[in-house]
Amino acid sequence: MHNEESSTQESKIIVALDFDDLSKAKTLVSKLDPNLCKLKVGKEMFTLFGPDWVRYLVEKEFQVFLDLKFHDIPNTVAKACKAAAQLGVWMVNVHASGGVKMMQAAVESLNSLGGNRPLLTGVTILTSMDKHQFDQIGYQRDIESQVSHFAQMAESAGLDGIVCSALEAEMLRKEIGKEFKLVTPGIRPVGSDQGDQSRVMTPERALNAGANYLVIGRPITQAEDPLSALCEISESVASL
Ligand SMILES: O=c1ccn([C@@H]2O[C@H](COP(=O)(O)O)[C@@H](O)[C@H]2O)c(=O)[nH]1
Repeated sequence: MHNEESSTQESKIIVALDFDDLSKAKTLVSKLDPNLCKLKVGKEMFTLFGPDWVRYLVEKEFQVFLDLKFHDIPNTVAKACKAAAQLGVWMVNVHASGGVKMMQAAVESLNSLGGNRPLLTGVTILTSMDKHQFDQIGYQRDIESQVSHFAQMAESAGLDGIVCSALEAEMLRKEIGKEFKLVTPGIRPVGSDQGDQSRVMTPERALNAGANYLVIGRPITQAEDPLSALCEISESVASL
């Protein structure tokens, strides 16, 4: 079980709930404690089960990252962020490639809600992308420089942080404000299957590199005993 120290600190682990079966997701959630982890709802579960699923998790007092990665014209993204905030979520996100004007519109719509608004993060380069896939898009920079550029755009637009690979965390920590959050998917404990992720790091190394939050899905949700898998990771990073 998790020790007392890890349960009194803010949890840095965000469990990605990517399920197509609501009862399986509920069974897992029933074993979890909001002090042990935060939860992420992404495109699959939101499309299948909608805002009611998000409200269910919020009512159970979990901090929920609604990972819908909005990317549209500024007015549409601003309104989508506001709608997400009204669900009571802890974090929402947009694609940084939507541009500064789009990100500023999202910040303004959340600020208009007053104090208790969700954090807003910008997705940089997806952690599933390797150099080959990245080069196909046609950006002029290399991956690290492009992530750094998106981070600067997001910071100047007033976002609270970005979603990036932990491989970029050390570089970013030298370039951006201390309070700027680095949310890192592509986390793989030693020995776990990489799946479709390319830019991966272990939980311990990611936090040491400067990540604030670790997004972890399949290494926990597909484990034989998801709670044990989560507790093991949680204990391994408790002192970091
Ligand atoms: O760059 C990104 C942005 C978001 N994700 C999301 O995080 C989880 C990762 O799940 P794993 O099972 O641990 O691979 C998933 O929900 C993605 O949609 C990401 O992986 N990379």
